[in-house]
Formats: sequence, C-alpha cells, structure tokens
Amino acid sequence: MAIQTLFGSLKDDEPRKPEQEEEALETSRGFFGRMKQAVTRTRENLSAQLDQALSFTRTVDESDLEDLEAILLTADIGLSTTTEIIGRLRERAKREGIESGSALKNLLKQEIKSILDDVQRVVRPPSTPPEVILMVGVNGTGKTTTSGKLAAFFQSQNRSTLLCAADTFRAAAIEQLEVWSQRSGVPVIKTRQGGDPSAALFDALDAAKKRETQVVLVDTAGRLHTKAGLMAELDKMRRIAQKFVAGAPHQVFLVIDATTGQNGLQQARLFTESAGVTGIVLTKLDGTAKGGIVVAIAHELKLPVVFCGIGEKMDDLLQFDSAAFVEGLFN
Ligand SMILES: Nc1nc2c(ncn2[C@@H]2O[C@H](COP(=O)(O)OP(=O)(O)OP(=O)(O)O)[C@@H](O)[C@H]2O)c(=O)[nH]1
Repeated sequence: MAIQTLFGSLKDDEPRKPEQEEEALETSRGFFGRMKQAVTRTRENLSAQLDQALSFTRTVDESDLEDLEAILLTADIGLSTTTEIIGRLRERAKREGIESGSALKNLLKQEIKSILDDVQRVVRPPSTPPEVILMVGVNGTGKTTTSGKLAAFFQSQNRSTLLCAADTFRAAAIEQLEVWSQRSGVPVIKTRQGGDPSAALFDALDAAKKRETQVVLVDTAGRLHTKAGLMAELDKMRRIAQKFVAGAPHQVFLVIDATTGQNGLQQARLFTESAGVTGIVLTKLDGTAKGGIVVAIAHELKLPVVFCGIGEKMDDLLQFDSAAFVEGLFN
C-alpha cells in the first residue's frame, strides 16, 4: 500500500527488490504506528464513548445519532462539521439499511476520511527553484520549531534547504532557529532582532538563488502590535518573494496548536482571509484530546492539514495522511 502525501508518496509504485519492499513496509507500519500514537488521547477520549453508544444491533434511530453528535463535539470536530456528518449518516443509514452500531461506526470513518480527502492535493516543486514556503500563525503555536523540523525533512528528501529567520519580533526566535540550523545542518539567513523581516527574506532569497537552493523556509513573527500590522508585514514579504521567484510564495503554511481546539479554527479563519494560506501544520497533536480539529479545518476552511507535530524533537513531524489518521482515531 502506498501512502500518498502532499509531498509525494512514502512508498512509490516502482518495482522493488525484496529487501526494499520489506523496508518500505516497515516505513509504512512505522508511519501508521506513529500517527496512532500521536492521536492516542483523542482516541481514548472517543473510543469509550463510541463503544458505549454504538454497541447496539438494531436499526439506527434518531437517539443514536444524537448520542453520536454529542460525542463528536467532545472531540472538537465543531458544530457545523458535526451537523454535516450526522446529516450524511442519517441519510446513508436509512438508504443502506444499517442495522448495528458497528456498521454505523464504519460509515462514520468513511465520512470523516472523505471530508479529509476532499481537500488533499499533491504539490509538485516549482519548475524554477527555490520553492518558497512562508510559515505563519499566532505566537507560541510552534512556527520556529516546525520550521526547524521541516528544514530537516526537506534535507532528508535530498532537497537543499535554507532557513530564513524573519521573526525579528520575538527576542529568542532568531537564536532558536540558529539552534535548529545547527541540529539539522541547514544554513540560516538572519537579520538583527527588531530588524526588517523583509530584509531578511531579501537576503535569504538572494542567497538561495546564488546557491541554487531548492527550498527556502521562512519563519515569520506571530505577533505584532496590531492585526493590520502583521498582515501588512506578510503582504510585504509576499511581494518581495514574488519579485525574486515567479509564483512565490509557493506555500503559506499556517501553524495551529491543536491543543487550542476551536480557538485554533478561529485563528485559521483570520489568517486564511488575509494571508493566502495553502495548508495547515497542526502542532502538539501529541498532547491533546482535541485531534478532531483536523476534520473541522478540512470541512470549514477547505484547507488540507499537510504536516502534524507530534513532539519537540527533530523527527517529531509527520506528513499528514487521512487513512493513517482515521485508523489511528478509531482502532
Ligand atoms: N509537544 C509538542 N510541543 C511542540 C510541538 N511543536 C512545538 N512545540 C513546543 O511549543 C513551544 C512553542 O514553539 P515555538 O516554535 O517557539 O513557537 P512559535 O510559534 O515560533 O512562537 P513565536 O516565535 O512566539 O511566534 C516550544 O516549547 C516547542 O518546543 C509539538 O508538535 N509537540
């Protein structure tokens, strides 16, 4: 089985030697295992309630759907997404003559997967490098940490990478990114604290062009004095990126802290309106029972979750995969 992700497949379909096949299977098992581990708290929160509510063997009735609705809300799937899912289940249960709680659970899994799949898409690197990726989001969500992890990820994919420290607002952000640069071996371009973030971006893109770097990851500030100021700064950075590379920034990743649940969704709305977000990185999935937010993001914002953060170490980053997520959530 191939795991298709936004940045290609974890196991492609080319013919393999037996030992390569075994290695790819191990990778796939490891990947599913890590995703399952990451959603442990969400699963534990859901499964006891689901087991109790869906243990019946008879035709589905309205009170079953009401119970299910309450359970989905506790996992932070959100009211509008939950209402949509329950509506689809009501219709399908009737049409398909569902006669047990376990069959209803299967439909639920299918519906959640389909919401997630609807917004997934595979991204190809631009024909003219570098691929410019802006990391945006409110402070403390994990932008700097994720920039560091992503730098290591792209490097591991044999794509030369450059980090740009454009969070000149928070005193420690530049030093923090320098530490990630040392850990991953990915160079960082910076300016002084309090300096102009666009100047750092300018220098980084200039260096990337000269060095023929393939990916530039830009860590931006999460907080300015006003929302308008933050958005104006992001706008300026977009214009600079476009001047250097046609079509840049190619990706704008909004970093959301999963533990903030529905508040994260609210932040996401704000950023998607003004920052041209193309995908979500959901951090701290390891520490929350609110993993259902992934489904709300896909349904309400029509944005894919691209990566999830599952800890503080360099390889605690997973490419998001809907099948692994749904399996992890329910099994
Ligand atoms: N458990 C866990 N912790 C994380 C994860 N990602 C980031 N963190 C932690 O979250 C905290 C904040 O991360 P930062 O990367 O500094 O956040 P930031 O968005 O850059 O913050 P600002 O620069 O203030 O905007 C740090 O302690 C990180 O180690 C994750 O996936 N899991």
